[in-house]
Amino acid sequence: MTEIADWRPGLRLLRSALRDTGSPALRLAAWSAVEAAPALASGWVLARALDQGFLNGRPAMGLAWLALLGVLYTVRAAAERAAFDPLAHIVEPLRDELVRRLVHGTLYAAVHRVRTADATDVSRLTSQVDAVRGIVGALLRTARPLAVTLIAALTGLAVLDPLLAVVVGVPLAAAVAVFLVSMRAVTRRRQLYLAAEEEVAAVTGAVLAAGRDITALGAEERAARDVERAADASVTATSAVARAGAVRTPVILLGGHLPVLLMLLTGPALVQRGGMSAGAVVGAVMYVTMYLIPALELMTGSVAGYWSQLRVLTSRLAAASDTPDEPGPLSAAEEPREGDLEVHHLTFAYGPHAEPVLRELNLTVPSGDHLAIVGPSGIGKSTLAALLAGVEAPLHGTVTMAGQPVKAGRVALLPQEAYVFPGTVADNLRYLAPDLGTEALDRAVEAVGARELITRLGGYHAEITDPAGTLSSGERQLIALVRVYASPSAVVVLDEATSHLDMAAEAVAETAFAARPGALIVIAHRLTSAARARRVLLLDGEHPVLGSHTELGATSPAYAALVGHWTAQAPRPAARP
Ligand SMILES: Nc1ncnc2c1ncn2[C@@H]1O[C@H](COP(=O)(O)OP(=O)(O)OP(=O)(O)O)[C@@H](O)[C@H]1O
Repeated sequence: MTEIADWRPGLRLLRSALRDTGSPALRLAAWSAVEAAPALASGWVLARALDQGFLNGRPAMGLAWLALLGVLYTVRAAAERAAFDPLAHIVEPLRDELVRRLVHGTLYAAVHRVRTADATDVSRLTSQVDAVRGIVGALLRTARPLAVTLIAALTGLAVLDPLLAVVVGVPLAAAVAVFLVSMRAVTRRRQLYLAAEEEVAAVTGAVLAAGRDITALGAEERAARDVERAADASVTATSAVARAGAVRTPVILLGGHLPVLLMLLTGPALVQRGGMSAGAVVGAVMYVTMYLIPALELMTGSVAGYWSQLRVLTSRLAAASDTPDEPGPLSAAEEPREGDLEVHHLTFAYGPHAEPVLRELNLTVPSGDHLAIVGPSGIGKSTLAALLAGVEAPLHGTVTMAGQPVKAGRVALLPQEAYVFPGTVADNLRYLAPDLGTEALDRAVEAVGARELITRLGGYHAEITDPAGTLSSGERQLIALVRVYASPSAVVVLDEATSHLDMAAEAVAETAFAARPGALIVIAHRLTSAARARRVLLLDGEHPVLGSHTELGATSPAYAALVGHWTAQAPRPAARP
């Protein structure tokens, strides 16, 4: 089951995404103060209406006071309407900012760690951003008036009669304290509940997807048990949330109804002794019943719900928009560090009991090298690429550069699926080198052979609004190639990153990378890619072989077979009619 998320990164994300909303926040605060007018004055006005008007034989005076109350409610309605504008100016930019950070985080992960930018992940996260926007909006619409109402009603009560303010204030403070303490448990249980719900969905989804295999293996009972276990856990978590929520009733009784009872019990005696007017007692009861009890109900009900949902959602978004502090998009000012990429006794398996994909591999890729890695499908080429880039960690052995374990950023890994995000062409190209000048960018574009594409897109400042819809896979690859070419990474690993380019375009790009300072490693899927490289590493079973294309062609039957396979697959010239 999912661990309880730490709320602090989520809070930090929210706070920094709301950083530039100072001016609408001030306007919202001002309208809130106006909205609070009836909550501040109503009990006091009602007391005047009774004491000076209705109980004093002057109903006209009483009605005049009540008319004032009517005016205050009208003012509140106008203020509530006016508050929508600053509220929108807080909530809408929040959405944009969160989406921006999310895309940044996802792109970072895609470029540096090959946590593939799965479209469903992105759309799930985007809908979570929408949910956060909705919840922040709802909180600003409910929790904000709630807070001002509480303050205004207590202030009004204190002005009306300080003694009554104490009679109301003490149980109210105790109730709020009990509620805040219980909130922790409620939020925790809500998180467990959400995790349990997700577990049910995951287990059920997996069982349904594997229906045929489960039947074939006769594992129906076990699958049913798994689903049942997840469902039981979800039922337990749901009851726990319900039990934790039960604290709501005693909180409202303590903070709202007990003060009314106390006032009704002590009020008549106080009035008789002349210490307090009847109007003041009725006014105080009005403050409590019209404002404080509804505020408590709101606080313990929907506001608490919004709050815990916000905590859960923002901690997830914080994790997805995370970009590590340390390599960051490398600055163009940093020179590529010269140095050999060294692989010593590298062994790697996907899981503790899995058969190793790579075993005891040794390899040195000197700066300036151009190495092609070839081998049959599934032999471990992509796995080795990920290990060389520091995206996967060795099970045994080391991958080092200049004596240090490799880390993402120093070695750039470009996978087959190129990620282009909505934004300008320049944003996309400069992603790994934000400070890169236009001339250097021009050189990268020319070298990789992307000039025609950039011109067709409308230049560096052109917006790409729908990358998946408007760019072909090959065009996305070209953009990603320029991005990595322009980066300061000392070693570039192209893992089928030119697979959607035609042979001529692939040759231009690979030649450019080979001439770029540093080393180039290409996972080759065509004969031409291997033939261009200075050296070829053939992964084939237990014994990888290293040599030039010509050497391997002459000495390795496995390589000769692979070359034969590639040649058979290569496009033939069209037959003459
Ligand atoms: N994430 C993973 N979890 C478990 N096994 C994996 C994972 N990724 C790859 N493998 C397995 O590791 C082996 C090597 O895979 P890898 O993708 O590195 O091969 P490859 O040579 O790049 O193949 P191809 O040429 O088809 O892309 C394969 O048997 C593959 O099924």
